[in-house]
Amino acid sequence: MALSSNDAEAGRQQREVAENENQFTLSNIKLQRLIHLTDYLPDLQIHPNPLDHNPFFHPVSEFYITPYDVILRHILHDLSGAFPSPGPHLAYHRAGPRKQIYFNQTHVRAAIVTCGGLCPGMNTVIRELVAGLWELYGVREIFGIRAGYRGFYSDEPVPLNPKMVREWHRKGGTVLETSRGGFDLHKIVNAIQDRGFNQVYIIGGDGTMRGMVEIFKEIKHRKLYIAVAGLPKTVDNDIGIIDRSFGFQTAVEMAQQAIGAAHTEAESAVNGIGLVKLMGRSTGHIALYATLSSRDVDCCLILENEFYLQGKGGLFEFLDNRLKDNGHAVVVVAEGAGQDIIPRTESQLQEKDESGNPVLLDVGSWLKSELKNWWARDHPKDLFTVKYIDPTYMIRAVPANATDNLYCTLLAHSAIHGAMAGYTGFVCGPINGNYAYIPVEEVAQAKNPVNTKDHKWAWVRSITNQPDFVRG
Ligand SMILES: Nc1ncnc2c1ncn2[C@@H]1O[C@H](COP(=O)(O)OP(=O)(O)O)[C@@H](O)[C@H]1O
Ligand SMILES: O=P(O)(O)OC[C@H]1O[C@](O)(COP(=O)(O)O)[C@@H](O)[C@@H]1O
Ligand SMILES: [Mg+2]
Repeated sequence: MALSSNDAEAGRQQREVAENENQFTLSNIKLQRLIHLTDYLPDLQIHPNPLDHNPFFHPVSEFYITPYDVILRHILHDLSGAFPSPGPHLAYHRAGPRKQIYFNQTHVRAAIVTCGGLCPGMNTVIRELVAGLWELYGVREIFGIRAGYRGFYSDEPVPLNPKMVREWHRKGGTVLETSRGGFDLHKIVNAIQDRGFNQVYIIGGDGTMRGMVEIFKEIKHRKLYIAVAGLPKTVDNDIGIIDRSFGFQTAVEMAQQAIGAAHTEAESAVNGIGLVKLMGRSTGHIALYATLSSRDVDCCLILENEFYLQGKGGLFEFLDNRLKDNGHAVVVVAEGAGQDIIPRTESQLQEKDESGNPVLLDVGSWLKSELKNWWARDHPKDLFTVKYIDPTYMIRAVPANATDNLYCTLLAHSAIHGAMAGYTGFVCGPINGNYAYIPVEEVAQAKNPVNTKDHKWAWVRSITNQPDFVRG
């Protein structure tokens, strides 16, 4: 397809903007710079976007996103001036199709990999990457990498096409399979190079993104014509900057079933306590949102808000009162909560999984036994029951709900458009409801703990009337 002089001029502008992004201080806005393949391969050829001629697309005048379209990170501002925002406002490139692309569709060879734990929607993301590459850009060489990062060098890639993946959004898990560990930078980059992949789509969580930083840096160091795009996956919602992760909402919805069962068990017993443990190694988002969206939870325990059991203002005193008032109580505890007060051996302290993540002790079992001991000590003559429900894998090993499926589709398309436009080392995600491209280094560092100072935690407290666990 021939390139018009207008296209060539717009391409020149795109490069010019990319080169000058660092200096953008327009209206006190700091645009977070993305790496473009032309930063280290300045002679790359520009191609018109094939969407111009796609029979199902009718690009209108504002269809294409330009490098000047940005999304502000923070949308809350204090007009009184009492709390001026420090420094310039951070902004990110808006995701979406670009008028010029830096890949010839017939020369694209794409690889897709899923790493880390499961999350609802992983299969939808894979499906939409395959369908999007195929239908939107006419790509015919699309491969799945099996079982996580190690699959790049230890297994044969699986050729994928839209027919194969058509039903995948209906399945939980990842058909490509996943794993932890197995990150060998040079073997991975050598395999990417040897197999001739020039677009690599990496679906994974915080650990995966830290690995992606290394892969992207090595590819840049070797000056390879390979775009690397990240699609953040975390059922725990422990990745920062983005609004929330796909699959999170589905997991919160699934958690309602466990909370409902715990409530029924507790209500049907004399002095019954229903105890539910919800995932969240390093954040309590699932526990928090599941509590907010249920009306049955009496107390929500997360690692961001330390708690204690005995004495004034402690958990036992609170539950004693609840049992007196209502005859039953439901406690939701996040997986990562209480780890500093559960007794453990030195070897348990050192235990790590294949990816280097600490292996946590089961806070639910520990709490169940502490509750039983407390009751036997303080109320030896009264009936008491604790029913402990651990729905850990049930909330993540399910297909995505409708909202998460839509999210996955927009995420996959955003990644494709970004890679085709020649951006690399970026992660896609919604910021304030709009899809953006974020430098992977930033995503890999950004944690997302529950902010116990903001209104959401105050809502939890007002719904449950639970103690603040501040020793007074
Ligand atoms: N700091 C790191 N550097 C390179 N690779 C990493 C790093 N942390 C994790 N990984 C790799 O990323 C993959 C997934 O990491 P993991 O923590 O298990 O899951 P998630 O990405 O879902 O958080 C694993 O293959 C792991 O080896
Ligand atoms: O048993 P597995 O597969 O290691 O998964 C358990 C872990 O998965 C998590 O959901 C986190 O997984 P990721 O880091 O892969 O997103 C944790 O909350 C939990 O500790
Ligand atoms: Mg993780």
